Amino acid sequence: MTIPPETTLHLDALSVGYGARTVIDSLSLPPFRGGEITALIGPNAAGKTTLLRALAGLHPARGALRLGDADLLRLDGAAHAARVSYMPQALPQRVALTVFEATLSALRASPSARPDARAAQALVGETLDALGIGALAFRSLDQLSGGQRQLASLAQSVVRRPSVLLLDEPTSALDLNYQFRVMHLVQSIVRARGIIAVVVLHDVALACRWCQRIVILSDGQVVADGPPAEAITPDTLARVYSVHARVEACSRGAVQVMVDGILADGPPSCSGDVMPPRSS
Ligand SMILES: Nc1ncnc2c1ncn2[C@@H]1O[C@H](COP(=O)(O)OP(=O)(O)OP(=O)(O)O)[C@@H](O)[C@H]1O
Repeated sequence: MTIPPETTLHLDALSVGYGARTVIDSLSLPPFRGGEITALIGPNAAGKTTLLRALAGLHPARGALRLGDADLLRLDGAAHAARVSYMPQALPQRVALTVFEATLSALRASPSARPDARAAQALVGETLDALGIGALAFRSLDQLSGGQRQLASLAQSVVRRPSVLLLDEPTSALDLNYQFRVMHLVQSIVRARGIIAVVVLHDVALACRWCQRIVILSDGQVVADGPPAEAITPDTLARVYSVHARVEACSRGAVQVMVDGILADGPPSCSGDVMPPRSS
């Protein structure tokens, strides 16, 4: 079964929760579009992972979720997974599989991509090389560092050639070089294949550098949604993170954020007192 990339992911009045507790309450957003990377940012416990897992079909949701003509909330798990790939925040288990074997089995598990054995092996090799981890191909997952396992996990997500790539903090364990490699690879895939990417990030600078759209979630609600220069403002950062921050353009025009202090007492407000950073 080959599924062509769909160009829009629609989310309308989507609600997600745990038991009686609603975390995402009737969330509607303009569609996510193919060829675009959207950063999903916001404070801890805002509901980012909960939303991503619902988009991935891993957590029940109410409302409407459509990928092109497909009603994702009605698809079975295999049909959903054929279209949408999710890289979890948690690192892969320390199992005794090599990086190559783990990536190959992720590819084989995908109902949408069933190349023959030779093509599958070539695809896995290309994916590992693109991520700069070709040299780790025959190392066992249980012998890798945290950052190396994060890259192996990303390889398992992208090798499946989904229409929608959902990445939960894909750079959290990576050094500056690999952060760049990962975001550059995601950008290349998104542009070349016209797929949709939604990436949870805590690093606002990384989000501004690589993402065309930033959605800020706080307490399950959308606080801002737009291009970096519109979504990231001192006022929004104060409201969402309770920080006093400057937002400036770098010499190349990219949005830069500098946090100068935290707002002393809540509720967060940009007009509140500023607590300067402690000098050490
Ligand atoms: N399995 C669970 N059962 C019950 N409540 C949960 C569960 N997982 C998450 N929650 C709650 O849902 C809310 C949102 O959590 P979620 O993990 O989606 O936040 P997040 O924005 O991804 O946070 P972080 O940035 O810290 O990873 C939190 O209040 C959390 O305690």
